[in-house]
Amino acid sequence: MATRIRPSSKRCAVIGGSGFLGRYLVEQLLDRGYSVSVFDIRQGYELPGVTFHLGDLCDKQALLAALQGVSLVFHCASPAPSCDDRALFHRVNVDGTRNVLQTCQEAGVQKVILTSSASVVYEGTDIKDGKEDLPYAKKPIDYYTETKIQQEKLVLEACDTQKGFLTVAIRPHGIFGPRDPQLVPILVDTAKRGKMKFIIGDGTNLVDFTFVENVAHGHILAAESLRPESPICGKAYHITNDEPVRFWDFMSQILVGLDYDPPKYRLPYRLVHVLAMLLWLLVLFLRPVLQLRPTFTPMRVALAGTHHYYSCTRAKEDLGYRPLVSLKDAITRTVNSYSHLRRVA
Ligand SMILES: NC(=O)C1=CN([C@@H]2O[C@H](COP(=O)(O)OP(=O)(O)OC[C@H]3O[C@@H](n4cnc5c(N)ncnc54)[C@H](O)[C@@H]3O)[C@@H](O)[C@H]2O)C=CC1
Ligand SMILES: CC(C)=CCC[C@@H](C)[C@H]1CC[C@H]2C3=C(CC[C@]12C)[C@@]1(C)CCC(=O)C[C@@H]1CC3
Repeated sequence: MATRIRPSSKRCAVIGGSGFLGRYLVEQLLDRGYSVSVFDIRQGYELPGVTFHLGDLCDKQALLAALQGVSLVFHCASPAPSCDDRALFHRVNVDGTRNVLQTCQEAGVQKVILTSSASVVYEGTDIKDGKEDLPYAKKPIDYYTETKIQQEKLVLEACDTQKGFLTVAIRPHGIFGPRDPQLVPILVDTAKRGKMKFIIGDGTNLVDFTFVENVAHGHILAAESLRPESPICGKAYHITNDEPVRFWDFMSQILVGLDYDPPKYRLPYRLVHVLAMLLWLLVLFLRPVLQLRPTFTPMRVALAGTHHYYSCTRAKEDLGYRPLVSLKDAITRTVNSYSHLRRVA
């Protein structure tokens, strides 16, 4: 039998550490003196002081080897929301997370910090200043969210202060920043295809967009506050920029910053939503013969036309959380980092 290395409180692992958020988490952990192992299906970068373990989080043996001597695990791996593969989401986010929890317990890990999502309570209708005690969505907006709900429940239910196995879930919303492979690239691509001309709804709906460094900071505060006697055990925490912004103002600021025209024509929300539903039904009907990926899905229209912003009071009170970077500075830094996507005259 292999000998178990004694866990050290400054040795941690980041599952999904090659990803967008994971890398920021790794960088902040290194700055705070942790030694970091990354477990991921791919190696996204090289960084002095980081050991990479390549493997699938569903593979117990691979994960067990990577968790030797680790006392703290951050789990921020997930298939991308856009992949739309129900079986994959279930395998990784639900079965895989069950494996992560069991393997952590076997390896002697004491703390698990899950990256959940604020969208676990979102059903496509307005949420204003939503608190963590809102019920989970009965009709989640997509397969990704459906499995993020199951994942969060598994992680929070596994918290056992008697056994010294402590868990907490961080629920970020609309993460953005330099190196993000999703939000700005999708937006610029949509603008280049001439599809960013319209504002869905009256343009006043407020949304949280959260700078990635603030999200990473929230995770580390949670890890450092997690002790058997602390009130945070087994709880979920919203981490936002605490500055809800009009969805369409945020999109326009990024677009204008990169020299694209902002959207200016208004379309009624209900009309666009119904059209997106009809288009979606058509896509489903044609799926056996034709694979279409429309820009306007009902889910995207809902995200673009409803309020969805969340209170982070609980994180402020229990974790001492405050955003490190304001929304204004975050947008400037993000725009400056995407100079390669700037419009060419
Ligand atoms: N980006 C956003 O706006 C939000 C993200 N989240 C959550 O934050 C977390 C991180 O998201 P991002 O950094 O944006 O995503 P990302 O796609 O950049 O990073 C995810 C990482 O997980 C890895 N991964 C995927 N399947 C794996 C598997 N089977 N085994 C091991 N590694 C695997 C990927 O290779 C990738 O490096 C995810 O859990 C996501 O659900 C939550 C709310 C908003
Ligand atoms: C706050 C939050 C949950 C953000 C998530 C990020 C993405 C879901 C958005 C990033 C770019 C957005 C976008 C649209 C929908 C939502 C995003 C994909 C549209 C497709 C909405 C309809 C349009 O007019 C075009 C938009 C392009 C950008």
